[in-house]
Amino acid sequence: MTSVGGCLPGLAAAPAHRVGISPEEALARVLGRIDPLPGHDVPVWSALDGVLVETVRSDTPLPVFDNSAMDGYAVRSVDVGDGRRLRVVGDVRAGRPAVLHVGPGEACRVMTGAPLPAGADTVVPYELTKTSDSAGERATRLTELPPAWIEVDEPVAQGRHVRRVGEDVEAGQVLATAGTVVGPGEVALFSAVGHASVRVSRPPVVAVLSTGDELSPAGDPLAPARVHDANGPALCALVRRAGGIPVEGALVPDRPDALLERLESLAGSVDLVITSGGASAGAADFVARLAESRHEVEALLVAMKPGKPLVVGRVDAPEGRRVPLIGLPGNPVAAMVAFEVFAGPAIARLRGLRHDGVRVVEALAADELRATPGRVSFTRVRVERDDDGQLVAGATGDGCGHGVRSLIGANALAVLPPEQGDVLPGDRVTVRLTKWST
Ligand SMILES: Nc1nc2c(c(=O)[nH]1)N[C@H]1C(S)=C(S)[C@@H](COP(=O)(O)OP(=O)(O)OC[C@H]3O[C@@H](n4cnc5c(N)ncnc54)[C@H](O)[C@@H]3O)O[C@H]1N2
Ligand code: MOO
Repeated sequence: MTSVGGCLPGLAAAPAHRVGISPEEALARVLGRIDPLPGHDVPVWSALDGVLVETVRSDTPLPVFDNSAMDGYAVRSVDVGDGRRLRVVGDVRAGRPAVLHVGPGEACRVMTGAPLPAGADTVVPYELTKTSDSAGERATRLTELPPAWIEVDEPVAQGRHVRRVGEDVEAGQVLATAGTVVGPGEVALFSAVGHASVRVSRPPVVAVLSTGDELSPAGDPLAPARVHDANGPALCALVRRAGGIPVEGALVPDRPDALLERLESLAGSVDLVITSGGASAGAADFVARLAESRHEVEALLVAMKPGKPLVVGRVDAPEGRRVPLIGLPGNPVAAMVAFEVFAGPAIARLRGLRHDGVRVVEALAADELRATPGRVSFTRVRVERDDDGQLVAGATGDGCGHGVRSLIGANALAVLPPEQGDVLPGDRVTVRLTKWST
């Protein structure tokens, strides 16, 4: 910590925190300052993991035309089943128009995906046929040229193995609504109906700033009383997991002018600024003191553990933009938990996601989990299925409140409400799944 003799204009000497805010209320204050980003058109497969900003419809039916689902013969179903000999009038391959007509007592060889010839209503797979080329036995393969005739001695239901126009997708049908994340399935569907591009929100660019005089970049030798910056890299990783593009800012010293200068210059080029450290009431906690600056910022003490101090607001960029700011606490575990509860949903909102992505399940506690009266406790756990298929949540690390080792293997947070006592092994517990560990 650097001792500061006085504050620059616009930064008061002591932060005024709003106390006793519930996590839900704090989240509402975060989200209330965030607007979804506009969309842009991108080639369909490049839209992977993007979020649709508008409803996608199909202009065409799927299939586009009646076609065969099998390699075989297009027939009139009334003509098959009794072994009657049918004259093969032609051969239609996928990609070729069917110019032929199938009349009574006739068949037309068709390949999978070929248009169904007029007159036919059913396709008989070649495996069910005896042909002029199969020496009285059922055919085991297709010959290069179609046979002169076929016989089918078992009935085939009318319409069998015909893919009807529009049976998959109707023209005008909604394929996906705004807020949907584009996955490989959507890429396949949109491409099948002929969309070359879709409109998705651009991924949010998120600046990550670590504040504190005690910080040195990992890799640098540590001077006395210094620690390596864990939050910068960790928060960048979380931003990426949340679908944002992280921009790792330089370490910011505990000096209000340095913090303001850094924030204001970043605000012109990013969609969200996330800081860590300096969020509580220490003498050098200048992120919290932004509440007294010209920027619209408030410092909160949230009733949760870890993750009590939180700074929420917007920074005015010189050219008139206002960029949301989320100031997370400095303790690495607190920063990660607060990211999960506040910054992850904020990024989801910037992306225009329909859901905030929060997934909650019930599990059996494998270990004792300590509650904190009056605060929501978020405890790192690993959730796995036991041999009986039951979800079980075990504490990670040694249970030490701020130990970063507890992050290894943690794939969820046990959520203990403020009024709840300690959880004992075998108790049911609500867990919120994270993407921290696989
Ligand atoms: N008197 C009180 N002191 C503290 C309170 C309180 O209510 N009353 N709250 C505690 C809680 S809870 C937390 S969490 C911390 C958070 O405070 P800050 O957000 O101001 O964080 P700092 O003081 O800057 O740092 C706290 C701790 O974390 C280390 N740190 C910070 N940044 C990083 C980083 N990028 N990488 C690794 N480690 C980091 C820092 O060195 C400190 O040890 O305040 C408590 N105090
Ligand atoms: O609540 Mo602090 O945020 O304990 O780590």
